[in-house]
Amino acid sequence: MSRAAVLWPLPALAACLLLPWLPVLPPFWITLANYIGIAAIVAIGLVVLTGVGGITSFGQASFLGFGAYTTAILTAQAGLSPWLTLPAALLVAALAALVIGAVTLRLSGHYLALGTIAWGVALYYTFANLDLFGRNDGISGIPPLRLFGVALVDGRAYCSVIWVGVVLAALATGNLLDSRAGRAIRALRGGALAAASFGVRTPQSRTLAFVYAAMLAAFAGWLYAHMQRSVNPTPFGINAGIQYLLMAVVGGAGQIPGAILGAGLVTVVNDLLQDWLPRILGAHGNFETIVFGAILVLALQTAPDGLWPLLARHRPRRRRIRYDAPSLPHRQMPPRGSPVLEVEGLRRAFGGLVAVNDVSFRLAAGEIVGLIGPNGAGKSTTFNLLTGVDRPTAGSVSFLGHRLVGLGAPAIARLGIARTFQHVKLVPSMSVIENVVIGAHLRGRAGPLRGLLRLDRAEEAQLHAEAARQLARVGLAEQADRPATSLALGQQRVVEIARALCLDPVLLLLDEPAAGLRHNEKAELAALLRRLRGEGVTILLVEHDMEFVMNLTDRLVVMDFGVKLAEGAPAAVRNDPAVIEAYLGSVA
Ligand SMILES: Nc1ncnc2c1ncn2[C@@H]1O[C@H](COP(=O)(O)OP(=O)(O)OP(=O)(O)O)[C@@H](O)[C@H]1O
Repeated sequence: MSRAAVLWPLPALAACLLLPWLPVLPPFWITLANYIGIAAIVAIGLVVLTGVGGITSFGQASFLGFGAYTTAILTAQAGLSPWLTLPAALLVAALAALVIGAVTLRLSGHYLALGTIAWGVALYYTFANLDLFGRNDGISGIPPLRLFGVALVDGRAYCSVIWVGVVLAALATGNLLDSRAGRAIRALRGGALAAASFGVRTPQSRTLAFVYAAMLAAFAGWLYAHMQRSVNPTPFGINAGIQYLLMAVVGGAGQIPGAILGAGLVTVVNDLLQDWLPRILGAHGNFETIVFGAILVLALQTAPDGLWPLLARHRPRRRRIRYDAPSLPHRQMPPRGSPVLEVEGLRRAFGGLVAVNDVSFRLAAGEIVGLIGPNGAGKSTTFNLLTGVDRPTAGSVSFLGHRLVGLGAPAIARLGIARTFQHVKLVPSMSVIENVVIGAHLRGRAGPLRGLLRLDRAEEAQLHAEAARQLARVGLAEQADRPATSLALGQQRVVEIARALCLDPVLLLLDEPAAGLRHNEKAELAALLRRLRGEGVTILLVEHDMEFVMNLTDRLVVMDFGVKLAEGAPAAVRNDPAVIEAYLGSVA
């Protein structure tokens, strides 16, 4: 990353400490800035959860409530110091998020969004109806924060504290998203299946995003409680939850500056509307909610990625690759010719349709085998069964002595099976190299905390250097920083091969790798696959380009209507009458 990207917190912190004291800023602006700062922290959490992780939450205000009520109870009622209650507030929110997440994160799409509304409403009524939370009156008498013995009752001093909080939240979130755990969260949107095939435990990544966003909201709630010095349920209801989501979406849900921009815009507009609408309409009511609904629809239509990407469209994000980073350790390859994969009686029925019907074959270390057959023969389904994306109805698969049936995709990836997909699965919002690094997920160890504190730099340098090496190996080094989906489809398939190589695989499953490649690109791909074979990698490839398959493979397994039709050397299979009739007739 550039020096500017690393050093931005220093001037930002200085500005937070100094700007609120400028006498030209009227107290009203300072109060507004305080509300914007608190909202910005919640919206930054939504960057991780919604913008990056793709999990829409209308209930974020509830976690603000957990933070605010925890400190209210512990300070106003139990007499603890406010600073001691911050870890307690974060812990309570994290535990609540774990419990709520365990129930709702199993859902997806609209069901998940509806689920967040459900618990958002339920928690509002919990705060409003339990004596513990002071019912509708809430809890008052919350002490102010104290710093160096001085009570922060002045709005300007509190403004500095809140905005230092915003900078810290932005810094931590930026670090998290730039880490191994953050990459796993980023891969959830559009690439969850692929990420799981490279060892990412996607349920855990979703939970991490949910808990992290909840903890940031609780931090904002803690700040809010000590600013207001009293809490009641109103700011933690579903209306507030919708506004936080609006802030993230309007600003640019996937970007941290966008969250701050959105928090500023929505807070200011909300304030103006609350002031002006009753005057214009001559009546009181929550009219601003109606206007916000209209703004959200308009914003989604005109700038679906939010306003920030429009402002910062031309800023390329390049990472300096440290090629001197030590190489990652390599896996021991099995001796050439030894058994690698044994598939016995594999079957997969989808209702009445048997997509794979009693298929058996074996692969030996260091051979390239083609799995061919007409459209709908069951080739991709076989790949899905081998990689744990799908479970067979019957049959067994053994890989280097490990039984694969019943193992999930991450566990199978860990054993050394990497794959590419028939329908390319790259994360559209990530660069080519970031997509490729996902392939090396299992070769790193850093957890979210190391990422948050930026103690993972040496490992990240290693992972990126490995990705860069694999990109160079497949001839795409020059494209490393381009958005993945800006490449031609054929090249995207080759990026998938680089990603698969990052796993350091024993067995490589390639689903139509040559589709969309030009003649010379196919020749380069064939040369690469031969080199990999020379290094002991075993390759099973599905491919419709018969010339490519015949010239490259050592053996062929032919499928038709789910059954194995033939198996053997390419020349023999080519002359098999059953195969000619089923599939090769036109080229034989
Ligand atoms: N999830 C599913 N539900 C129902 N049917 C499915 C499912 N997945 C695959 N099938 C069916 O199973 C059969 C085999 O499909 P599969 O995609 O494995 O074939 P294929 O050999 O890879 O074909 P192609 O070369 O066209 O990709 C097809 O008839 C397909 O419609």
